[in-house]
Amino acid sequence: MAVEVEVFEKEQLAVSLAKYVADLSNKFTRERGAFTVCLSGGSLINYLQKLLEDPYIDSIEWAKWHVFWVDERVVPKTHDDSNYKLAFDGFLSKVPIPPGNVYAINDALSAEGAADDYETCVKHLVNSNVIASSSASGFPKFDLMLLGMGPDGHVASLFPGHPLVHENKKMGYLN
Ligand SMILES: O=C(O)[C@H](O)[C@@H](O)[C@H](O)[C@H](O)COP(=O)(O)O
Repeated sequence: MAVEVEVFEKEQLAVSLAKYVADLSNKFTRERGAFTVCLSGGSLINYLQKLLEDPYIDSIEWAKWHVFWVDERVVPKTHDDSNYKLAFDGFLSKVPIPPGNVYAINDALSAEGAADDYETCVKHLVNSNVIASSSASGFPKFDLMLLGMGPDGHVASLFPGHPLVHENKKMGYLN
């Protein structure tokens, strides 16, 4: 599989990312009637700010967006460590995505309970075709996953060398 890598300066990254996300949003809302996006934490939300400006803010079909998290900390949604709070304060509260299309973890559950609950939610959305899935594995195929990488090479909460890197059955897990 050919992989394309582009390198940007910070400001240019925000501009290019906004166009890339808007183009994908148009494509998937037209083709599937939904656009499924996974967010991470870290600096990502800052880089999404251009989507809140012209020409994107009024042209994107926000009502068709469905938002998920690749990783989340088991803290209340109001906690400063919450990736949901980070995204809500900096982005989601400023765009008209229906609240029912924003799939935060259930912070009333234990860590295990929240991971299982998230997996059940994702499976339900795969079964109802909101999330596309791989015909080979049945696994969800999100339209866009926006990931950051930490200095140690971790992506989401998957750390290099950790056994969870090899997990290939569960969709929601604890770390
Ligand atoms: O919850 C988190 O901390 C993130 O999901 C994490 O995986 C992040 O994306 C990377 O650490 C990169 O962070 P920066 O974008 O801040 O470099």
